[in-house]
Amino acid sequence: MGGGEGSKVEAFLRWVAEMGVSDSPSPAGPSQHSSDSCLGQSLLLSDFPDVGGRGLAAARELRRGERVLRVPKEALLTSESVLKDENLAACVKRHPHLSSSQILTVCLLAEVGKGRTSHWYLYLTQLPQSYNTLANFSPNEIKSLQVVHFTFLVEDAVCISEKIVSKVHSDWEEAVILMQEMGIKPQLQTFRSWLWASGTVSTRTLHVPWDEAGCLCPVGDFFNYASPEDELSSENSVAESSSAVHMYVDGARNMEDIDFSYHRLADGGYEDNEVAYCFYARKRYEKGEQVLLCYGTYTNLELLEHYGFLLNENPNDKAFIWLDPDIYTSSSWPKDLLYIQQDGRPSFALHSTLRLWATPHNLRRAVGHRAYSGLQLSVENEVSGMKWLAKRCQHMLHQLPTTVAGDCSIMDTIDKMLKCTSWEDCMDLLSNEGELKELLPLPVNNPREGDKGFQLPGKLKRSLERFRLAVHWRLVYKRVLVDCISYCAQSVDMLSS
Ligand SMILES: C[S@@+](CC[C@H](N)C(=O)[O-])C[C@H]1O[C@@H](n2cnc3c(N)ncnc32)[C@H](O)[C@@H]1O
Repeated sequence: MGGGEGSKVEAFLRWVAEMGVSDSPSPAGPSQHSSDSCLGQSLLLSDFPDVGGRGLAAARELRRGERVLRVPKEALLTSESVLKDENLAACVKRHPHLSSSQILTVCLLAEVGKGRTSHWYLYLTQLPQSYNTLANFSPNEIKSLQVVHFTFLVEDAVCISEKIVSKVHSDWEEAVILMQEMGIKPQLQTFRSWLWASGTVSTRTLHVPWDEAGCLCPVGDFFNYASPEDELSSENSVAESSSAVHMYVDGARNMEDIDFSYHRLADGGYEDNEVAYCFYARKRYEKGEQVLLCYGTYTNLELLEHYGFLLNENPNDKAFIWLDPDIYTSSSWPKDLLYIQQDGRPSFALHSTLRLWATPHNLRRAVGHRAYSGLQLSVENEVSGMKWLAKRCQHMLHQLPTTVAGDCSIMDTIDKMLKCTSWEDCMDLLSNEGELKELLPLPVNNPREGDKGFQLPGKLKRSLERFRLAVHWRLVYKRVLVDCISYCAQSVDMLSS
């Protein structure tokens, strides 16, 4: 962090401390605090290059369920707080068709437009300059997800991403008139500004009970993400996702509450009696360890959509494959439950569907109750379902334009390019990667070395980061199919022995 950045962070932490934001474990909170920072008693701002970058570390050993941060309502940036300005509120009232997220996005841009006079100026200086959510992906970056048209009934990654890009554009078009009426500066009314502001709302909002769009929570939005513990996520839970972070805590806290709330994935939420957003340690943390927050249950594609990152090991990931129409119709399971889990095993519903599909039509009704209960119907039936599944995964892997090894090599090249110290080195690396060479937005003229040495042009760097995410996503997808083939082969071996 440069000197300027460092002093901005310090000014921000002083400002939030003045507003009563506190990481004090005791309810007395701010009174025990130095006025220089709201952190230091439970948490410290830190850098975690492999898990989210800037984040919060435990300042001491933290017990599971302990309160680690309290952010008073006054510090939250919400539509309600911005629209205390009656003129702005009157403008918004004239546009009742806009969604709460569109309104919060407009409110954020209105605050940015106020510059230093905004109540949240110091908070706004802490926000990232750009995001890697799917809405920011170019057509070529989307194409690199590769998984396309695998089913007529469940949408594929490329199609979902294209819809997200077109939705963010139409959201902006719908909100432009409101921004003009509110007198928001012209440069903040552009699609580019909208992408930034809606990215901020998507990646940083926390759930509040009075507004579906959620709130922007200074310091609380420094927590990086951990998926719910394995034992908390059932293999077939129908995950609800939203752009706001899901958390389920309300009411008073005491030691008896702690285990109960833990089992509800509770690590933070708005508390009426505290008039504040409160955060709790979801497990025991060693001093220095990163304190993580569970934003909700998301597949990797959903994490990319809402937060612009994905996990190598995501217990909630789902790989959808192309299923023949007669497979879909052989059971009444909803289509979105027919997937392969991240460990390579078919989901409960897919397994049950394959058992029914491998049963002759005239016998399906008789065995339906057993299949729907997850029971094996016969050895032959099981073997034919597993053989079909392995063959389909194999077929899908062959259809995809690159292999697991090829994707690993592209990710490696991108990592090296991001660290290049000269343009020539960068071009050398690129010469071996056909796909990247073809799809990257390369500058027309060779970039020159600046005062601080060679730096990749910003546009190219951001595009490389998004390509890396796309390649990583498809790599994880392929690994799931590979694991599924092994799982099927092992099952067939066991059944046949
Ligand atoms: C609420 S912010 C967390 C703080 C953020 N790192 C910062 O510097 O402000 C959420 C963003 O952090 C990053 N992030 C959070 N958890 C992550 C994780 N487990 N792995 C990678 N990136 C993560 C993503 O960019 C995400 O959009």
